Amino acid sequence: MAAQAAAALERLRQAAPLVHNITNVVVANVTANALLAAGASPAMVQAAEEVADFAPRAAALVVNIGTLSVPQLRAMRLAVPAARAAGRPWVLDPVAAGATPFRLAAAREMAALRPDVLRGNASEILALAGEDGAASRGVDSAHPTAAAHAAAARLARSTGATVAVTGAVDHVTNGERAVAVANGHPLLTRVTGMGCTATALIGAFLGAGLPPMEAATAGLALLGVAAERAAAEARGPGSFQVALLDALHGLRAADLAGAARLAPVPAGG
Ligand SMILES: Nc1ncnc2c1ncn2[C@@H]1O[C@H](COP(=O)(O)OP(=O)(O)O)[C@@H](O)[C@H]1O
Ligand SMILES: Cc1ncsc1CCOP(=O)(O)O
Ligand SMILES: [Mg+2]
Repeated sequence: MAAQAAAALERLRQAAPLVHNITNVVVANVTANALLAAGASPAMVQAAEEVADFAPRAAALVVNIGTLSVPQLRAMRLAVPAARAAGRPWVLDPVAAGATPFRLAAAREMAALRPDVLRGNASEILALAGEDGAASRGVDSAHPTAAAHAAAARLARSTGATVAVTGAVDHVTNGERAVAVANGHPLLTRVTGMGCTATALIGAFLGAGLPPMEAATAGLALLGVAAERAAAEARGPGSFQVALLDALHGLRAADLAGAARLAPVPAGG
């Protein structure tokens, strides 16, 4: 499985896919830089007047509701069908889905538009799956990933998406099979936008032509292994953020093959 992730990284670097992002104002710069460092080409394009024209020109679309507004939701409603009509894959990040009724309704509406991959933390996946008491306080998870395994499998089956639940150990499932990604570092939780970065990297692998399970697994392995390398030389969150870009840039396919900790696990649910 690690060899598969390494081959995916080679493919990403060869393809250098153009990734269309409709994302939140907190992380736009962070995720654009991560995409560039990994070998993709980011474009943040979110005006309702142009997204339907732009989406087919990109290799993949990333939709992120982190700082959702009515105009941005309008743009998402135009971009997703345009990407799909052109055969472009897309990935959804339901940031803080359970925090307010507006977000939850928007996240559910987007999830029903059949994303290829849906990536969230455990609280977000639980909220989307309609689990009681799952509403989180904000963008950070209040649950361990294992608490959302069954919900992820159900969500995968009901939406047709590959669902990735991230946390200390990531869990990627299409409802029938599942893979655990045991890479990463706690410093990833001390810098904003790292979940959004995971989602954007998955978008890059989708844009490089990888199927959803492989794209999600490779994206999470790449971020996790790069984070381990960055943490080894960081003094705290600030230097970690800079070192992470360097690691995403410098990581070779062979490095990923040697360091990715991927294993099949029960799909659950
Ligand atoms: N405790 C942890 N140890 C190692 N890696 C982690 C930990 N928590 C999260 N990560 C990693 O951080 C990245 C972002 O995931 P997460 O924090 O769940 O997203 P979000 O920022 O959306 O809540 C993922 O690559 C995940 O594997
Ligand atoms: C802090 C914050 N507030 C709204 S969106 C956002 C960024 C969330 O990014 P991530 O989920 O990747 O930590
Ligand atoms: Mg998030």
